Amino acid sequence: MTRRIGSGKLVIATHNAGKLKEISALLAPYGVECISAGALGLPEPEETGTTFVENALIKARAAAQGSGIVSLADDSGLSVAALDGRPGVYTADWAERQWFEGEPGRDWYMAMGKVEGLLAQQGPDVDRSAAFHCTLALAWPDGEYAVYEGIAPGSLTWPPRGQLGFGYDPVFVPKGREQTFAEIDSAEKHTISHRADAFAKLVAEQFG
Ligand SMILES: O=c1nc[nH]c2c1ncn2[C@H]1C[C@H](O)[C@@H](COP(=O)(O)OP(=O)(O)OP(=O)(O)O)O1
Ligand SMILES: [Mg+2]
Repeated sequence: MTRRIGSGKLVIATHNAGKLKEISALLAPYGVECISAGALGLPEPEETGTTFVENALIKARAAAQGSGIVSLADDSGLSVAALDGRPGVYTADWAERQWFEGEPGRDWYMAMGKVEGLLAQQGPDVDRSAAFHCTLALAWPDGEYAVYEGIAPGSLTWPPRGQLGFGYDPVFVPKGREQTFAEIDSAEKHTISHRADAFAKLVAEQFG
């Protein structure tokens, strides 16, 4: 029997504003009091894992230990079939502006262009299928944890389209749709996304 969050406080162990907004919306019906890692001044741990599960656990455990409160982390990314699953766990890293001095920043347009450039090298008939993955990790301060995984299959389009969402949303067309995630409103994204898929499993076990 997995331990349950209950209706108390839950730290959302992310420093990504787009994710925080989506996670808060997905948890809104369940009466948990969400506090962000940023609001608590928790540092961003280094994501040294080589899998989504490892990185999600690193982030959830760091927040649980830093706050003393049960914490939820999301490690996610885009896996492109023709690129052998890249960028995968390095999806955020591909957007880092390494030549920038000082504050690190992310350039999503550059990152989407990098993916597209690698696909284009394989010619016009390249397989454009891709999938977003999301791993949610819950960690309690005493070391107990639970993991839930979700996936959203789809394909990549170019040029980017749409203003909604975050990250690589403007180039990702979920399976069975014509719009990109950045053209689909958030309520609908929450019925088909990788994050929604993982949350359905979390909700079934934690609040079912
Ligand atoms: O629904 C999504 N729509 C578009 N892009 C997405 C999505 N979900 C993940 N992604 C991309 C961007 C994100 O930056 C990266 C995950 O990297 P990841 O390390 O898990 O997140 P992050 O560094 O942005 O925030 P944090 O680690 O503080 O939770 O994959
Ligand atoms: Mg990260």
